[in-house]
Amino acid sequence: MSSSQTKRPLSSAKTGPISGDIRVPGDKSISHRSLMFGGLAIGTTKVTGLLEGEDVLATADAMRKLGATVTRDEDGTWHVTGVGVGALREPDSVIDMGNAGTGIRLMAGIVATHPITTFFTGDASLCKRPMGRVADPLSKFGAQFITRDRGRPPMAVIGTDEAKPVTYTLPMASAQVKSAVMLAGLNTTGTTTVIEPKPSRDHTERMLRHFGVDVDVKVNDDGGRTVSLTGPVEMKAADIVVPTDPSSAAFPMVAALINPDSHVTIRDVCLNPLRTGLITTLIEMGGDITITNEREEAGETIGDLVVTGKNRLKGIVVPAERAPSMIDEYPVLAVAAAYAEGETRMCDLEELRVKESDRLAAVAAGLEANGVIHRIEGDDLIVTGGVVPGGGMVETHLDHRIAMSFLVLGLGAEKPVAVDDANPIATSFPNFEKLMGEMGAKFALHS
Ligand SMILES: O=C(O)C1=C[C@@H](OP(=O)(O)O)[C@@H](O)[C@H](O)C1
Ligand SMILES: C=C(OP(=O)(O)O)C(=O)O
Repeated sequence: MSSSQTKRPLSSAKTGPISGDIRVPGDKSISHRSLMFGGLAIGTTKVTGLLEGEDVLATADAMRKLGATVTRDEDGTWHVTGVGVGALREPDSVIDMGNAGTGIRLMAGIVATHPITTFFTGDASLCKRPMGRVADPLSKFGAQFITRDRGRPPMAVIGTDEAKPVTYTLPMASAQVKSAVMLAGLNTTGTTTVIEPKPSRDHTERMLRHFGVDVDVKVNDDGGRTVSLTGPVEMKAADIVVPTDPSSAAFPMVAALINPDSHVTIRDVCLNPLRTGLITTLIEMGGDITITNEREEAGETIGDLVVTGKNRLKGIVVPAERAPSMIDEYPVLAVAAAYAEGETRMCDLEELRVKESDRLAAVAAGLEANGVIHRIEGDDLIVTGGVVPGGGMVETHLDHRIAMSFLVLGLGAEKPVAVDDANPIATSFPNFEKLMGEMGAKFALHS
């Protein structure tokens, strides 16, 4: 996202049933990693189904600046020719990671154990996000970090060529921090270990194996995991077919569930068990969701989702331990809860405060503006469902998920719902308006 871009207000209005057979864009987590790992491997990696959103394009540029060759064919196939672990070159200009937390934090891990200095910056949202969570463990390898404003980007990473292996227990459930440490371990002599008390998405572990790295994963007695690898490693190019993104599928899924008589099929969705918390939750709420055509590709489970609006949703308690498997889906779950019968309690959402916006505050403000009864108790969000009055304007704070969630809220509301800026949607779901519009969603530019 360019922070200087003019805002684009957009509104959505009650649509009635939506229907379609669609593919949402490629998974963002897998797309970032395919470019990063392709750039570290020996040989050329072919990537199909890459998410061509701004976050991932920023990673493509970053890998080019570090020496990888990254190209795109006219048919949308990407090719990444890597330089090999340990052989990244020092970039000759600042790397702008835009809006992408995953991009900057994983890249920090990669460059931390190369003997180069890298300068990162980002948009106004990224420059408010905490980098201490990666700088702390990466400093233990011997890298040095200089950040502005108490650990926020811009950030300089002075990498080390004498990295010492690290054993690190994550203080929060975060796949980004886990991944940053594992990626620093790739060019470190010895065994790097991450202990995660609550399992978070494991695309790094799965994809590293796909590139020939021996990654050891143990399930601990408390349900957490211990992940380790021994470096320095050599990675071999390996083609990637990117499944579609469950975090993007969440929007048409909820739109179908809140509009009776809707019928939507969403194809080739990544169904990694550490990403399916929202599907589990919506089914518990009574949502009619069927998984078909389940299969394995490049180390990931993929399937099609068939969603209808035939059942009215019911409020439930969403347990804290489910949060890592649906961390980006809470804003749109709050929208589903606004239409459900009774109260939905979403527990322990502290991590939402450090996303592209403070999502707990942004969701509460959006619900407030549209007459939805809700309250925050500690880090829990409680929403009481019913008829949604709508009619409010929602501030998106450069946060794509806030923009898309509240546009979905408007699809069933009594009065249109407006968001002050639809531009951030391009970071993760560039064809959101077109795809949803083709299924019957009503969007209009808002003056
Ligand atoms: O590793 C990843 O690809 C991601 C991890 C999550 O962040 P945290 O690690 O901060 O939970 C998630 O919110 C983000 O969208 C993608
Ligand atoms: C939190 C998100 O992404 P990131 O941390 O990569 O900016 C997201 O996409 O919801």
